[in-house]
Amino acid sequence: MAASCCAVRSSSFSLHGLFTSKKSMAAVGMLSFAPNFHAPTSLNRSFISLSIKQKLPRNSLRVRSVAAPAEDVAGFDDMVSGTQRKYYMLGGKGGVGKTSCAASLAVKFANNGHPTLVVSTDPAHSLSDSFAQNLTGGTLVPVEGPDYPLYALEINPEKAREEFRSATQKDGGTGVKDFMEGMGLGMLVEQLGELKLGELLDTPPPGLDEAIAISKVMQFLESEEYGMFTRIVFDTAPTGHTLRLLSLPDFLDASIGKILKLKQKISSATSAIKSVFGQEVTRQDASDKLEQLRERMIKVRELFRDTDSTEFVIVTIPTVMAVSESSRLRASLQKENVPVKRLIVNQILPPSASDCKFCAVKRRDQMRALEMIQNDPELSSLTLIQAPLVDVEIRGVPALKFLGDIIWK
Ligand SMILES: Nc1ncnc2c1ncn2[C@@H]1O[C@H](COP(=O)(O)OP(=O)(O)OP(=O)(O)O)[C@@H](O)[C@H]1O
Repeated sequence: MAASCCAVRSSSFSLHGLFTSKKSMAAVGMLSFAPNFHAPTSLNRSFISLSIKQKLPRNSLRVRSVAAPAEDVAGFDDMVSGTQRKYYMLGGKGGVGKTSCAASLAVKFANNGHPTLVVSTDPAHSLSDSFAQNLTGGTLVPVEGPDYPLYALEINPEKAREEFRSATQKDGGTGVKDFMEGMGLGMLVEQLGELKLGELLDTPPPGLDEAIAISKVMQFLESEEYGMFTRIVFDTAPTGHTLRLLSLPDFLDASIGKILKLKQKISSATSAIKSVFGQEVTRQDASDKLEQLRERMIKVRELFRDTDSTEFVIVTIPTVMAVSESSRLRASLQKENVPVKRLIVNQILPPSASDCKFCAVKRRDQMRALEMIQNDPELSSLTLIQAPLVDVEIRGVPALKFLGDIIWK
């Protein structure tokens, strides 16, 4: 953007100056924002909304407030209320700010008294980048900075595949069963029988990463280790991978159902034959274990669909392509009965006294995209949260708190 335009850009969205000064944290609470960016007081909001109307270039699209004032848009009060565990999944097109928004929500929950876990199911993790702390390793890692315990977990399908592969090399592959048992997927091995799983992992079938992520989710539901968390925030992978993850429980439930039916037929046939020859009936434990897996998959599917405890927040940016993908994502989530209430439109150009040519065109495109949202049957019913483009990368807890105070009001 040309220097002149940027020079007059309101300092409200300048993170840069803020974090070079010593009083940076104190200042974070005193910044004023453009309307709909959750101005902290009505006075700020009316002043700024007046200035916005005068300042946008004449030929820009009609600037209609596309969101109610902050206080009743994000509805953070109901997100933070109660101690019954809630799950928030943030997802959307690649590069729109899913990790930044998820991490800022996790910081906000922790600063509001919730022991919180932020989980990345995206094989291309960026939580460590976002928190500017090393959170890798595939285990729970404490995040320094927030008032209440905040832990991060980067589900590492590659690490899980590695462990799996070495298990297949161990004593002729029997190690695979213990490994998969550990993830609650042991009975799958029994069904795969002689299949050389190690080779299978060299070219893992689509969905294996999601199966590993799902088995992690099952542990959240069942194991003591995760019992303390009252908020779990998922930073999910870009759209396609996440839709596979959400549809996997259904797929596994259906396919396990078919295996069980087939086993039933085979075992009743074999037991009929064996009873004629007076031999014992076939062992039931493989089917029982498959049944267990099926029940766990149903639990995960129910978790994803539980309107009281789970919500999927779509994150997008104000471009036609990103809005179109968000509309398709919302339609797919609706098909999976996954609850969606909120849409974050991230990286919106902040108000400016006068736009250079580049910014004027950019702003016009953004307005067009925002208009698209208002007219989109999938997106128009969602509460729309606007997040401004700030002038430095969102890295580290103070910056995440700053972004969180704008978005999650
Ligand atoms: N409102 C914002 N203002 C300025 N920079 C932002 C904003 N939101 C996100 N960013 C920056 O944009 C880049 C991408 O953000 P982020 O990693 O959160 O996106 P993502 O959707 O998780 O990406 P990926 O799909 O690659 O995982 C990061 O450098 C981040 O700091």
